[in-house]
Amino acid sequence: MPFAVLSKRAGFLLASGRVSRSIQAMARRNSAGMSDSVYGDLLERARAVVPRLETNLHKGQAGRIGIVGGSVEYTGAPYFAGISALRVGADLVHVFCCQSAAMVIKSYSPDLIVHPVLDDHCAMEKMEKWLDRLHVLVVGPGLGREHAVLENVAALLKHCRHSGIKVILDADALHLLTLDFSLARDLSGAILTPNAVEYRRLFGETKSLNDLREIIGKEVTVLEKGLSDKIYDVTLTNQVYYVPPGGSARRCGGQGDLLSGALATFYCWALNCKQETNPALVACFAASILTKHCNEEAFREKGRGTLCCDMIEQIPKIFRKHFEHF
Ligand SMILES: NC(=O)C1=CN([C@@H]2O[C@H](COP(=O)(O)OP(=O)(O)OC[C@H]3O[C@@H](n4cnc5c(N)ncnc54)[C@H](O)[C@@H]3O)[C@@H](O)[C@H]2O)[C@@H](O)CC1
Ligand SMILES: Nc1ncnc2c1ncn2[C@@H]1O[C@H](COP(=O)(O)OP(=O)(O)OP(=O)(O)O)[C@@H](O)[C@H]1O
Repeated sequence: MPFAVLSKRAGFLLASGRVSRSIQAMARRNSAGMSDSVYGDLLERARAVVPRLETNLHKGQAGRIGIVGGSVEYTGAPYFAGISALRVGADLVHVFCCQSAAMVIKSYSPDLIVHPVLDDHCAMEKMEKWLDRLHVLVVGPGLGREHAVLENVAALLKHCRHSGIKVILDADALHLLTLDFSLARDLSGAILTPNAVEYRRLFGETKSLNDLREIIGKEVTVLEKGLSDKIYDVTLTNQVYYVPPGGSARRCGGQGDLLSGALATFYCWALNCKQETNPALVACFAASILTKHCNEEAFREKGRGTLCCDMIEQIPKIFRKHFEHF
């Protein structure tokens, strides 16, 4: 069955509430998609990058993540991303946000370290001393589109290009890229996580890897979110990976933030795992299936009333079931 037809049928099943088993069975038959053996291989590699919980580990060794986002309108998005990174297993999360968002985000969770710097005219100066300690940055959740903030983020991305800090670009950071894609082109190890609309704004109807590579260069991975998440890997394998559809038809806000936070932790681990040759691919796959499983599980309990917080609550259980070492 061609992928477009599969998606349409799967979409119908989701909309009609007959959720995931039949869709996953169809995905296994989908010749354009990911075979069971590729799925199994990626799952095994995802499990292999998860660090063992040893008593001699120091705080921070299992991941120090930065979330760059949070504005007067959007305080939930950086919280969702940050807390998801922690719930997957990162040790420390720093949120770099606008002054107006800082107290609000702190009040959601004492587990997040919050820096009110993003709209400061010395933002880079204030962030710089933290950046080198971080393994991965998620840039964009709840960032907003204020000119001064976007200018600071552009400076941050230039800094990351020089210092080699790995970045995940999501939400409003993708809007920034529509204004100036050179900020991300060939940015080594960067991962872009556009939803359907963001993908169209960035790349139009471009779906072929060769055409995409013309735009992004050879060092950037794209995870296009949708019913079936697509991982465009131009860095090593030169393939598109279709993650099997899953989850429910409930599309509450914040699921992309959960995904980007989870992705940051998996990416940090995969980068740190000497055996893993394609950290971005493995991390994208892991974050994608985790998010879809969390959605499915939360939907089972909360149905139409499912919120992003309900999905985040499911992370430990889903992680233990699919990724934990025993
Ligand atoms: N609680 C919060 O603070 C949240 C804040 N958010 C933030 O809100 C800001 C704006 O994000 P938006 O996503 O609204 O971006 P945009 O303002 O660019 O709007 C994109 C539009 O596309 C629509 N869309 C999304 N997926 C689609 C699909 N598959 N097909 C058709 N239409 C689709 C959305 O409904 C939205 O109207 C970002 O900073 C984001 O991080 C979101 O993450 C949601 C939660
Ligand atoms: N039609 C769909 N059916 C099932 N799952 C979907 C569908 N669209 C997106 N998803 C899943 O939801 C997750 C987030 O994607 P989504 O498109 O909602 O991101 P987003 O718009 O960036 O989210 P946010 O609300 O955080 O900004 C992804 O894991 C994706 O697989």
